[in-house]
Amino acid sequence: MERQVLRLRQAFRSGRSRPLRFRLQQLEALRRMVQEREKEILAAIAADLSKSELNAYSHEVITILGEIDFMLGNLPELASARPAKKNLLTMMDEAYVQPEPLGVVLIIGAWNYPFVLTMQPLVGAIAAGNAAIVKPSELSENTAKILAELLPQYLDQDLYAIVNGGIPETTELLKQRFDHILYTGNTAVGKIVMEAAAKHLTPVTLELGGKSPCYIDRDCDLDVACRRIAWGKYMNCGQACIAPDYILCEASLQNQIVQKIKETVKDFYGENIKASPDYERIINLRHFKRLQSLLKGQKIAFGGEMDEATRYLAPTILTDVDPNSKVMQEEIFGPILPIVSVKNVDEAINFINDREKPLALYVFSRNNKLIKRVIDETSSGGVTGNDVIMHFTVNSLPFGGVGASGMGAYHGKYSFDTFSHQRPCLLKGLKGESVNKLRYPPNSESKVSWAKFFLLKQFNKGRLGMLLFVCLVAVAAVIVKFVLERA
Ligand SMILES: NC(=O)C1=CN([C@@H]2O[C@H](COP(=O)(O)OP(=O)(O)OC[C@H]3O[C@@H](n4cnc5c(N)ncnc54)[C@H](O)[C@@H]3O)[C@@H](O)[C@H]2O)C=CC1
Ligand SMILES: CCCCCCCCCC(=O)O
Repeated sequence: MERQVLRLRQAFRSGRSRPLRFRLQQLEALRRMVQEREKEILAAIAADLSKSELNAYSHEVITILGEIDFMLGNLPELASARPAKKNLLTMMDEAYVQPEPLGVVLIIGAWNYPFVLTMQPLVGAIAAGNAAIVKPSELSENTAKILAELLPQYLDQDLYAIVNGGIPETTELLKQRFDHILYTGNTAVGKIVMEAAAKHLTPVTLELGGKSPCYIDRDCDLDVACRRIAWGKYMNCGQACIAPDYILCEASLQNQIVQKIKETVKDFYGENIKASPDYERIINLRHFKRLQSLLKGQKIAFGGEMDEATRYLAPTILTDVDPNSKVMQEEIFGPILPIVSVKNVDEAINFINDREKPLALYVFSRNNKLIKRVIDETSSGGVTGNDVIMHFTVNSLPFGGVGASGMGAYHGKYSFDTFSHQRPCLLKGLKGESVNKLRYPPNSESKVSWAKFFLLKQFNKGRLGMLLFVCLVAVAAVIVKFVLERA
């Protein structure tokens, strides 16, 4: 491991990854990899998540192609120096912010969107000029394997590497020194990653999870709301970090919601959900059993059927759920949708604020003021009003958590910034020592007062009088010059 990181560091130190042309060429190579090897990539994702290749394409491949296109189109602007505003003491100098690569970065991905969660950060790391090690999840082993096989065929092998393995390999990897770590996964491991990073003072971006609430207002289009919620909740069998975790609504809406989601599920997956190519399976037996245990003692209003052999768990809705029950204590990460009743929006806001800050928050209402109020009075990684998941797809929006749902953000420009240092540069001229004397010792009342004038734009009465006098002399000089020229 140590040797591998050293190899990447040496390649980074050579400066090869920095030129814009090189970064663009590597991003183009990555795009070629996705296009030329699409079949193999789709087959791997499909095998890992019991997913149709069509869904693997629209959930994962499109996202990556879109991200690469964004970077190719915007990188010259993102990577260029931005002039900075100057103060009176530096008026004659050059001040700018130059984004620079951080060095060797580590990207640790989760299994639930194994291609997106590794490749999207990699696009940002390459764009920002870094070397990168990608550690895919061992649970999505087919995607991990295909990435290890394909990436070296398309990208510079000394700058970008895939390391595969489980906890022992990741633990070993985390002992190495990196210049940034972007980790996606659960909160408990997020703490392990942050602790390991602290030993080297390595900054981290933590893309974690949590329980993302979905408030349904009485004044809303329930048909649209239920269709969109069913899509976001049952997509990937509920195994999405930003899936709506539970519904908050007035008790009187519960039965209608159950009925409408039930109808939608039939429209989406047909009478025999098990046979639908659009309905996935739970990743492994451990997660299947965990989800099974969340159903104990609950009122199942819809679904609940399961088959351990194929890890099938039907789209499920629980009603009259006690907020203290187990299903409301941990992130569900499966196709189980609890409904918790609240009296009104005030109670919903309090409910949300009494818990950890979620990764996503969803509000359905015809009343935009109510949606804005919920946004103003709560906190979450991101928000979508009148839909779910979709803020993830807008790459001009930063994607990330807050509080227990994570720190830092990526996607589009935000990925570039995450993997860059914004370096302030000031290039001073060699003249102007008479003004510079103000900051050289020995200090004096008069120097402080001049410093206040230059830096805080504060001037005392005496100085104001003097300034006026100087201005008058300048005006008089211009007039005299004008008169003399005409004479
Ligand atoms: N914020 C976001 O963008 C996303 C967050 N997530 C969150 O991730 C969670 C699901 O993923 P997980 O089951 O955690 O995925 P996982 O089991 O694939 O673990 C994530 C990564 O951490 C590594 N890892 C696991 N245990 C480790 C240990 N003890 N030490 C060092 N590394 C270790 C794994 O090898 C893997 O690469 C959910 O909470 C979900 O909400 C998932 C996807 C996106
Ligand atoms: C329209 C397709 C949207 C795809 C969403 C992919 C979400 C990946 C991250 C996650 O929630 O775990």
